[in-house]
Amino acid sequence: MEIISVDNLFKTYKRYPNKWARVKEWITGKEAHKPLEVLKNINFKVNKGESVGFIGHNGAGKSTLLKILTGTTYPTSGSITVKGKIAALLELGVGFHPDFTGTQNIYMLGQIMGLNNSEIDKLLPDIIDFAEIGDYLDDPVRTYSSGMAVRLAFSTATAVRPDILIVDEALSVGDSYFQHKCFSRIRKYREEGTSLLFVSHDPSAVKNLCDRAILLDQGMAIKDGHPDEILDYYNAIIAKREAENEINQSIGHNKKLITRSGNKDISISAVKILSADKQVSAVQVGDEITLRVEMICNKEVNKPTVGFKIRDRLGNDIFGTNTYYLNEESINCDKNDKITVEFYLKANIGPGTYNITVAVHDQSDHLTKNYDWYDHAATFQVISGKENYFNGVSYLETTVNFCKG
Ligand SMILES: Nc1ncnc2c1ncn2[C@@H]1O[C@H](COP(=O)(O)OP(=O)(O)OP(=O)(O)O)[C@@H](O)[C@H]1O
Repeated sequence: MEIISVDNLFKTYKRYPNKWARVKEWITGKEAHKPLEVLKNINFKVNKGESVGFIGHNGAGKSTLLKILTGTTYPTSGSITVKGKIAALLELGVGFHPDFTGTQNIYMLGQIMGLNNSEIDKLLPDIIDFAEIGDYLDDPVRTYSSGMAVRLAFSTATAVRPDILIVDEALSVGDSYFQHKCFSRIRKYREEGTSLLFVSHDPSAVKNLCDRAILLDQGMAIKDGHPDEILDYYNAIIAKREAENEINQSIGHNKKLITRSGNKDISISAVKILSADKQVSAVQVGDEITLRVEMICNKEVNKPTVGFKIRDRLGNDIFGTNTYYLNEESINCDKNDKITVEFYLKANIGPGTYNITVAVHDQSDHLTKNYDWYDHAATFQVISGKENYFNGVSYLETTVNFCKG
């Protein structure tokens, strides 16, 4: 069931060169502003229970879009249909009165959310319990740290399960203990049918909480799809500084969209996983493995860095490193040189399917010079071996000692 529909949405702000220009325009009627188009023809739908992450550079328009959905600001043109009750956690402190105490603000926010005082009375113990800010509840909110303010805002906004929960970066100021609590509540609400719209610069939060992501770039929704694929693409556009740095997405194994980017001064030609000198697609927990990356130089390149990242089936990063961080002296490459880099590691990870991203770039990361970045370059399976039963994603070899007293 469709719960949000956004159609042909545009938003233009007026940008004034200084504060007097606005007054001058008002008095003289002569235009003194420049229009700034921050959202351009946005179209998407969200179903009940779906959770959508919005990602993009600073200034891409994410917050503006969420503000329009919550009615905090209005679109210049286009339409929005929202069916259901929204709870929103937008920029920090929005909605709080700085001189009111925490408790007074709970009542104020509750009323804005459409609750009456006796309903808020009933919810108050749970709100206080969840926020865990102790005696500060009786102090004015202006004395709160940003983390305390977000504790109060989240526990009040989510005291009743909303149909749609909108969270814009706010949780990033909370400490990790509180973030865990918030994520658990968000997950619980999702299971009960709440739709989530979520803005975050933290890729793992988007991967964990969202089943879809929309990439905004300069006010346009340029990609809409599985979070893994959209985040890979976003990672590639972050590095797209040089004109020749192309980004290609193609369907690979398991029908996954594979992102490849870079200027191809060096191209990755093969990625292999070896165990006991044989190429394999499955290894046992704890096996010694070799990750071999074969490359061809299409140009002279000085001391490239080669790196890899292992991800689980949900796209979570399990481990990554590169020759720069490993302090491995790189080599100068001439045109047409073939280079091979081998990484030797133990597969100390839990049973499951993993994929490997491989990259060759300059210095420590791919942001200045990206030669070739290859997501999902190889996939492998980890199966149980002789180790004792364990759970979790990593296999931390453990010894134990019992003692009395
Ligand atoms: N009230 C306003 N008046 C004029 N311009 C604005 C206003 N609010 C936002 N903007 C501009 O709109 C553009 C989009 O801003 P927005 O905050 O939506 O981006 P964002 O993707 O959320 O960025 P960030 O990741 O930095 O939070 C920016 O160029 C910003 O300067």
